[in-house]
Amino acid sequence: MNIDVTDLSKRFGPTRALDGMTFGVRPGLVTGFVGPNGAGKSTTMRVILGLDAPDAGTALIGGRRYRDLRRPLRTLGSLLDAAAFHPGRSARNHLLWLAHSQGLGAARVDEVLALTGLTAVARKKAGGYSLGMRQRLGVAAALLGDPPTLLLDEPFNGMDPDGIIWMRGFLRSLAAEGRAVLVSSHLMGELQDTADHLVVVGRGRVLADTTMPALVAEHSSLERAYLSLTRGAVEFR
Ligand SMILES: Nc1ncnc2c1ncn2[C@@H]1O[C@H](COP(=O)(O)OP(=O)(O)OP(=O)(O)O)[C@@H](O)[C@H]1O
Repeated sequence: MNIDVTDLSKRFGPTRALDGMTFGVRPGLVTGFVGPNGAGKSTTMRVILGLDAPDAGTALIGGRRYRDLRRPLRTLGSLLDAAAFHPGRSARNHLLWLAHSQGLGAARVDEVLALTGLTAVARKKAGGYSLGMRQRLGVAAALLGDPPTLLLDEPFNGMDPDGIIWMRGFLRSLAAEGRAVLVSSHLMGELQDTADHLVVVGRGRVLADTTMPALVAEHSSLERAYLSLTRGAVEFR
């Protein structure tokens, strides 16, 4: 299932957060969504999820707005904030609560715990989890409904090198199953060996929409590609 973002604009008072943002996310690929702080990545993801209303433009999942999806959590899984759980609750109880709200049973909870490597710590309070474990829990929650599309905001944040390697392989396996996976990051290197496609953004618009091999062929390194594309789009806000 595709995600299609077309000509999105969004202002917050004097700040133009999105300025004609347009790109697509295709099944079977990991699409990296990269740009400096304040480029509009989170706002775009919030608009896709119907959490922010755009001033203009559309964000469609399989041709429908999020709010018009019949089974939203089984269509688009998302991780926006790795701390979005009650710290006193265990990971398993947090997921059970989410699963019940979607008409899913405990078996699916145990499946996603195993998929994200959390089985051994599933009954511990999530408030004591490291940031890397919280990211895994967020991914587990996104996968509960076995959705064909996934949207993950900064899933590498706070992960140690082992965690980053695990996350890279995991994202690739999700795309290999035919899912459309959109992953944001402000570090191009995190997406190395992970993203097939890259959408580089700055100041609310797309600066490059290309394949990873094409980008690497054009610039001598990923970091150089990022710096050259985002030059002038970095600002302090
Ligand atoms: N609710 C809001 N109210 C006011 N301004 C906002 C709000 N949400 C986002 N912005 C502004 O919109 C711009 C885009 O922010 P956004 O969070 O989408 O960028 P980002 O690319 O996700 O950045 P980061 O990598 O720092 O998370 C920024 O200037 C931000 O300050």
